[in-house]
Amino acid sequence: MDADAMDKTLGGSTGLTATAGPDLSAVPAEPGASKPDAIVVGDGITRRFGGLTAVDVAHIEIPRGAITALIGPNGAGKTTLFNLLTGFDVADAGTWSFNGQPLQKVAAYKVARRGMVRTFQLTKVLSKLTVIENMRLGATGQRGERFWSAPFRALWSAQEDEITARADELLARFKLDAKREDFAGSLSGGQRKLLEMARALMVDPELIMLDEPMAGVNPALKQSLLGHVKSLRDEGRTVLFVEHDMDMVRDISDWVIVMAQGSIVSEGTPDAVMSDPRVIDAYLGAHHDADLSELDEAALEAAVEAEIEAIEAGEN
Ligand SMILES: Nc1ncnc2c1ncn2[C@@H]1O[C@H](COP(=O)(O)OP(=O)(O)OP(=O)(O)O)[C@@H](O)[C@H]1O
Repeated sequence: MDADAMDKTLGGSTGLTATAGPDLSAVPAEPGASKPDAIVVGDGITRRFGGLTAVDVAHIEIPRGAITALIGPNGAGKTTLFNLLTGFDVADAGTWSFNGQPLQKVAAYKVARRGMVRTFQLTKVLSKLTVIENMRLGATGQRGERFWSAPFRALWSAQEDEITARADELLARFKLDAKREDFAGSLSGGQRKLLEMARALMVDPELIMLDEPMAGVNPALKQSLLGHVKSLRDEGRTVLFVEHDMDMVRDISDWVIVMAQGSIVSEGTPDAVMSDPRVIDAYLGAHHDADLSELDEAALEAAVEAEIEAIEAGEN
């Protein structure tokens, strides 16, 4: 491993500068819109499973230093796109870059070392490790669970003090220090989400991709979790998150990208996107059960009424 890679793996400085997020007001609210300073740029990304095209994204740009939400009904292809971009799945076609460097066919742990990391929900195996062990595992740059227990472990012993120090620093920041020796499986829903985030930060990523950060979180803890997500952006990181909780999307996103049936159907600021009829159509078309309370109510009511009328007309 070269010095730069090791530095990244151990959470060395990425030269991040504190920011309150970029000005995206001049970016047109249209699918695939170009951004003034995109950290990720992708073209023609497709992934098929048998006869199903799960992802078919013509063009995507993720703005640097912003919090971008990736939303869409169940089965829209959000998780698959996350997996493709981070090297956990292989695309059938397409190119994409991170900081101008091509990333297709790059292994997940190398993607993580370059500064792009995704969070994972706790698996059964990870639940049986303690909180601090989970954190140390994060330092391997997402090589996978087996890496840590394999003979490779010896290679890491020299770095362990440094890794542990960083882990403890992050546990204190996320108020998980009292849980250090507890099994991860014993944590509450909100604490698990904090651990997922803290673990991803072990490699000091420039771009952190959060997989449903609000899922299973007690409403009382949501504000605190939102604060933590904002703090990632405010210290200069780029955040991309998949989420069904529309309150969270509206509260913290600088930009929203909407997927339906594998493609991007809308983009814009939270207000622009949530009143876009294409977004409402996408959700209703899929009979989505997520919280739609923040979508434009008048447009939603009109669409629901039209659906009811159509059903009644069919029945009569
Ligand atoms: N490994 C797989 N094998 C076959 N089909 C898959 C596989 N992974 C995903 N799919 C299909 O691809 C489509 C997109 O799934 P994906 O999980 O990416 O959607 P999503 O937008 O993340 O949905 P959700 O919000 O429900 O998590 C779905 O139809 C899903 O059933």
